[in-house]
Amino acid sequence: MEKIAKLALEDGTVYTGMAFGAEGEVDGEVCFNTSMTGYQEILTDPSYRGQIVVMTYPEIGNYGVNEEDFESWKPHLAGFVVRERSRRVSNWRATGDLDQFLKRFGIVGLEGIDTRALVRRIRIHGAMKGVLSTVDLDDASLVAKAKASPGLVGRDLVREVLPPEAFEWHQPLSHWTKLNGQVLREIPPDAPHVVALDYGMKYNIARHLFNTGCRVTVLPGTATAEDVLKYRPDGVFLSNGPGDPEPVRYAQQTIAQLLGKVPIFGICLGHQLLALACGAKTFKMKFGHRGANQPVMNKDTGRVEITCQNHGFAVDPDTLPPYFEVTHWNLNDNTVEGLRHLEVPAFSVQYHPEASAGPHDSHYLFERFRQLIDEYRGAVAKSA
Ligand SMILES: NC(=O)CC[C@H](N)C(=O)O
Repeated sequence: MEKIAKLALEDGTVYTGMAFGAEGEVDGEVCFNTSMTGYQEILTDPSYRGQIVVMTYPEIGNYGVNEEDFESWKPHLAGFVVRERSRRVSNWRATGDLDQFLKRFGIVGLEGIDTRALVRRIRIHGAMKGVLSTVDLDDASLVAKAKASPGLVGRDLVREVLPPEAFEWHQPLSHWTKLNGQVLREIPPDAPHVVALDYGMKYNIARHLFNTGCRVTVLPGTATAEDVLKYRPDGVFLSNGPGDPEPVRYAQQTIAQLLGKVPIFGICLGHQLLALACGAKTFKMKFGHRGANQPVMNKDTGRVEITCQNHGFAVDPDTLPPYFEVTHWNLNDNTVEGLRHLEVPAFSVQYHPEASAGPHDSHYLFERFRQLIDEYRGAVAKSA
């Protein structure tokens, strides 16, 4: 027998559907993702910590799940909502289905609601707090809990997804990712060394960094500038991560102290933290960008990149210090998508060049980071 589950929003709306995955009750910010595929990568992206994710594509799960498509060691989101989950899985890579996957990791799922109506509500009224439950089915009680839930703003969720300690990264990109026919070279011991500050990093970012031919050491995002510099890095990478970037002050302080000492590249939360470290401000967007089809204008080339995104905060361009250039703009809403520091080697993007899942238009950014590292190494060697 199907079991009932309900999603209540803080504005009093309640959606009733069928439960799948784990049983229980969770609260979170309700947001939507427009990707047609890539649900396993979305489920395991640590940036979704504290969020209940609604998929706009109506059928989810038809190619199952596998042991390769994880973007971290487990799902971090609060809950998962779909119009219809596929009962039948058809893919030779599949090792299980969505229902088993959510049960295995204790994630509550809801299906069979009008996801179009829900997404329209979020688009009109903005992101809202919600409660998803299979145990309490009383509408008034659920709405009260949604209203009382903490939401995302002002909370440091990075601390909840940090790796426990430093480690070296040795995994190349999967053979499924064809990078202009490039194959991974052996990494020589004197290859440049990248320290990746992990605020909830997606695995495919680390794989891309490794594929630029660099040695990669991952440090928890709480590391100080002193901790980072002990590794004698040739480049520092700032990862994606969950929640509001503003309260993640320790990271901003570390970044401020590293600027000018070593080339820096940031993605998503890393991009926001770089801007905050330089005195700019971030703001909460009405409903954010989540999906694999966001058009971004690259100002340097005049070309449009179709990008993978997942963020609900953005950098306010009016607060940027004059030594920042906006290199990329979002063509849907003119929000900032990329920054370049004009005085020290540092740049960042709000979107996800590692894709996973999504288009590969922006892979070049990893090679650009490698170039910056090589230039800086050359410059340092000359001046020594
Ligand atoms: N993917 C990310 O790094 C997201 C950054 C931040 N948590 C936001 O929602 O804007």
